[in-house]
Amino acid sequence: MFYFYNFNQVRQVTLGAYLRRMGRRNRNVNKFAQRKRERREQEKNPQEKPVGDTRKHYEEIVRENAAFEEYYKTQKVCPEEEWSTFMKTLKENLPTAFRITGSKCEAAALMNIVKSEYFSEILNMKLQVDGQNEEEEIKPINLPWYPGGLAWQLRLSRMDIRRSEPLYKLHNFLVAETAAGGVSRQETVSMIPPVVLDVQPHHKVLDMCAAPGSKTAQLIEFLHADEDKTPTGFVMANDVDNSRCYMLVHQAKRLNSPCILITNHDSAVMPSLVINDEQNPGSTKPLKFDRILCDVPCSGDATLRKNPDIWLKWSTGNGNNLHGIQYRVLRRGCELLAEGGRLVYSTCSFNPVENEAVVHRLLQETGDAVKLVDAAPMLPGLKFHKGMTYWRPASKDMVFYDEYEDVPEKWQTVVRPQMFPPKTEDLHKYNLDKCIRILPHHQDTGGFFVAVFEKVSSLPWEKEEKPQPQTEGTENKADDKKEPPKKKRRMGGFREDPFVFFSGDSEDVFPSIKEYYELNPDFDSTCLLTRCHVGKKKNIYLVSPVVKDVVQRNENSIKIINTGVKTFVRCDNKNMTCPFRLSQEGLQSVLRCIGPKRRVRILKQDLITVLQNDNPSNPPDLKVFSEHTQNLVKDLATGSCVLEYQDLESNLQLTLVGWRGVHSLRAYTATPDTVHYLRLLGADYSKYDVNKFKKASEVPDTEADSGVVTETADATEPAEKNGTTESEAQSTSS
Ligand SMILES: C[S@@+](CC[C@H](N)C(=O)[O-])C[C@H]1O[C@@H](n2cnc3c(N)ncnc32)[C@H](O)[C@@H]1O
Repeated sequence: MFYFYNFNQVRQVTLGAYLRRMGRRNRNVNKFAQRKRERREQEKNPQEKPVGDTRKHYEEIVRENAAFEEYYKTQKVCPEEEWSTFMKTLKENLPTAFRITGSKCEAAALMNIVKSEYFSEILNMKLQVDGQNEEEEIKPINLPWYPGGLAWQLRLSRMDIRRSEPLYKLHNFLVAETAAGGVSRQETVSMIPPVVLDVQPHHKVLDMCAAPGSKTAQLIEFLHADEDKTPTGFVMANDVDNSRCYMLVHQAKRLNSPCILITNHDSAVMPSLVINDEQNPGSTKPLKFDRILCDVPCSGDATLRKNPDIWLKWSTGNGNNLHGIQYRVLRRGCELLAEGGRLVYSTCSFNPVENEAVVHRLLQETGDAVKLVDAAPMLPGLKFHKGMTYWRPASKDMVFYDEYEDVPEKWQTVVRPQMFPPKTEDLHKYNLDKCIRILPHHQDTGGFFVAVFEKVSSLPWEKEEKPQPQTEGTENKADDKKEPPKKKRRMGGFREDPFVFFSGDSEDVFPSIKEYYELNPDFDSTCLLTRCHVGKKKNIYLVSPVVKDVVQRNENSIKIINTGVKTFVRCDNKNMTCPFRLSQEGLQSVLRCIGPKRRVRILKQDLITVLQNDNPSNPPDLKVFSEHTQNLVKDLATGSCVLEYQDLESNLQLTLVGWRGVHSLRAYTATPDTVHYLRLLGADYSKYDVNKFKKASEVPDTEADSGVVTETADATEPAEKNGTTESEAQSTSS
């Protein structure tokens, strides 16, 4: 699922990054080809909003479709007495929803700011309801079922934002904090699947259809629930679409996790992977996941509020055509799931053929090995309908069928036997009512379907497979034991740069890094990697031990697009004895291993001073800092350092990459992060904050909006004097 502005943000940034990788940045883009690409993309993912000019026509779309109404009335997707409310809500614009992310102390501080600075100004404000004369309050609603009370929804559409300055301020806050990773804008119902997946820090998690990655972001946040430790689990985020995988790279980059891998496969035929077998040192075992999210491609008709163009093209054919791939992805998910593991299947479609029919087919094929779980207790306060137990598949000509036998021959390849509901006498076997159906009028959201599965035992066809113990060097042969060795596949159209791990502490550049930052002896240098075999190492990335294991053992069988968080960046500065500076992205992951020599415990006012300096070639002179900070910095050798700040009263802790110059001290943060920290410190950040309300009222809507987003999200660290910047994309394709 995607959200209105953020989708465009992710897309634009990703396109920029893509072009950079292709070495074509700033050259003329073929607009015709670009539009064609976008149209193709839109056809593949109808639930997404197209970019560009098409958006402004949305207000003009007639939000009616007789076939849609007839189909869902026949299916009885909602009780008759709710039908008119259901239809009325479907025609209204979607409210805004967001959640606060980041470390616990930062999230608490940000939550206070949201309530005191932004919500207080709009609390008594009333806005005209779309297309009606009534006015309604914009009441921010805290979503009762979201863990930690971190998610909010408010009746505020895109058009509303331009109507008043406080609303625009809130919008700007959301955009800026999204870029800094402090906030994630995401449609309310789209937040549900990761919540019911119940991810713990030790879980191996697979997100099968992950792009653009709003749910992946949640999975990573849940994985990092214990901030004091690096999770022993990881998230593998996969998507079949290569260009959409870079949206995932962008998401992962925002969250700075060393525990994520991005892969590019058709998840219906996701390869079997192996992992180190801790019980059997030196051996591998099949990689089975503890948690799997199966947020499959769907017709997207439950996103009509956000994507009104679906009114124009809705047909029963869409759901019928998707049933097959949805089932195959789910079935492969169940195969990759560990016994006792949990899988969530979700769609943003109302259609039982894409929902309960897929669930029923899976349950039928897997017998007692897989069962549905009642996830309602994990969602206190959420209104929903139970899963349907009866529905009538239909052909494109809107003829409905009770049994497959009734389907005329010409439709038999489209309306398949597996799409039909269970017989009444078999209903008790499946518990389809444990599925969750959220309709738009339940709590003023989009619609959604969620089914939670638990794998009780191995699948019937898995029982027949005899697991073979594998030893080092025989990895990845599980699926092709009888076949001769295969040629190394060139997977997809792109070849990623390699993932080259450090061989150990003796790796050429490591001793100087270890000495300079006083890395403690248990820091595992073999978890560091670069993306080149030869030449000077430029950026050094860090992954967790389990991610290293997965990459090293499976690199030849899966196409890994990206992994690792940028931790050290080459900086051949003559004033620094080590050729690598720290990177803000990887700081949290490496912080606990850095010794006291390169740490500066800075006072609040001094931190504000470094953050308010927006001219990297003229950093604040040491003389402007407090005596306390001057004393701390006096004996600190020039170069990269950690700036630490702690407010004991509010328990706010901030850690930034800094640079001690010969006569100066500065922060080394990207603009969105700078604004984020100044905001948390209650300091003035106006020099980074253009009054876009005034600006926007002078320019057309689409321009103003995309301008805000692209600018903020694309912001990069200022150039260092030696020319190194933080902005280079990690992953390159050729
Ligand atoms: C509903 S979207 C996923 C939204 C995503 N989970 C999120 O929350 O941002 C479906 C995604 O599935 C991808 N997809 C379609 N067919 C696939 C397949 N066979 N294997 C893997 N991904 C697939 C599409 O490219 C699309 O990005």
